[in-house]
Amino acid sequence: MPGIIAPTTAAVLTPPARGAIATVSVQGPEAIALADRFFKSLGKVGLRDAQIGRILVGHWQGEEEPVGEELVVAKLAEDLVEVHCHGGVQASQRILQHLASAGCQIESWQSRMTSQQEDAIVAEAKLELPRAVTSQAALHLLDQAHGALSREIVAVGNLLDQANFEAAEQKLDPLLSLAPFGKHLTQPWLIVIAGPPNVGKSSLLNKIVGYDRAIVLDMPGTTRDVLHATTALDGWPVQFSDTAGIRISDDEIEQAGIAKAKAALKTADLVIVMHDAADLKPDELDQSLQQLPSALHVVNKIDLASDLRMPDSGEMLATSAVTGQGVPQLISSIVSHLIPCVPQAHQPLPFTARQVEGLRQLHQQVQHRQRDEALQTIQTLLKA
Ligand SMILES: Nc1nc2c(ncn2[C@@H]2O[C@H](COP(=O)(O)OP(=O)(O)OP(=O)(O)O)[C@@H](O)[C@H]2O)c(=O)[nH]1
Ligand SMILES: [Mg+2]
Repeated sequence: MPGIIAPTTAAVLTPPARGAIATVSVQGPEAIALADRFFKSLGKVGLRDAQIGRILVGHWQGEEEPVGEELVVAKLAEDLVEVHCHGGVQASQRILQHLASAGCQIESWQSRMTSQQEDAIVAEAKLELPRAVTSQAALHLLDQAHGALSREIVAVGNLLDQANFEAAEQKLDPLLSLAPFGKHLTQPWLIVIAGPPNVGKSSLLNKIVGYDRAIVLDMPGTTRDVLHATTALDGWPVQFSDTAGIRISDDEIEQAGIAKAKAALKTADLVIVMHDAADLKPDELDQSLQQLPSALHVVNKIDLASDLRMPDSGEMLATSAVTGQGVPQLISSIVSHLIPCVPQAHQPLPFTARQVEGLRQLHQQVQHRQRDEALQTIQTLLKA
């Protein structure tokens, strides 16, 4: 029976956008031969004779083309070549066309990433890594790309082999408790700023993000639509939504804005409710604290209130969106509300809905002492 020969494939590894350099990876038994058809080295050594690890400068020239593009080729293995051409879409597409015309299969970077992995979780981490928007988030994903979660799940499997269900459960509990955190390695936490008109919601947003994202006016009802601004707090990705001041209004546009503000509250990971220090009504404050106990309550404009008396009940912060007083404390409070316990470096954690679903199922099976089913779930979780 003839052996199965792996095809030679090419994939663009860089994003299809403006950039200085684009990288085309050619992999498979014919990688060197295929690249060598189009690459003319400027030095004495060609691609076929170059040692592994050599980087060669030369021209990439299609068979019918009089002039080729000057570029760099790296011979990374006997079956792996990287072509570093000019950035943007056209230069890399031209190289792919040449390779395809010579019989090379073209694949996406995602399929290249996943086809190389033995383990589905490691593959998922590599796919999610480019979507990490802060370096803190990227570091945690990198840990999972290096196998932190996969190893932990394998360890659960080993415990199940020994019928040690209690220890397996103890390993699964912290993993599941980190599921809400893991989701935010690629999606920002959503924070909604709400409160009555004119209390300084837009001013606070501008102060936190550091530029004039929202219009600020001394006129109640200024913000109508929900405005978003993305930033990082302590290295964690967050998206703030500034909303229309909530009040009874006859204005149709304002009413629509208020309806949007109320809808935004439902999707928030954290709500900041603002109050005006210069117009503080103890009854309204108490009511607000009771109605939204999990929200962060902020009394703003403290620069205008000389004898401010804060209520005894509930957590309350004091800020001035004009002078910046209290804003660093507010930021610390936001971070500790969103991430009460920051995972340590190299800590295993799930970061996709598929993983969380699989871990929940596994947890139940372990609780019900269903060893065979649990081992099957582990296989599915890790299967590439
Ligand atoms: N002195 C002082 N003025 C503030 C402070 N925060 C906001 N203001 C002023 O209060 C007015 C209203 O501020 P905005 O940020 O537009 O208030 P808002 O809550 O977004 O108002 P709406 O969009 O109408 O709901 C503006 O004149 C701001 O300059 C503060 O901390 N101190
Ligand atoms: Mg506003």
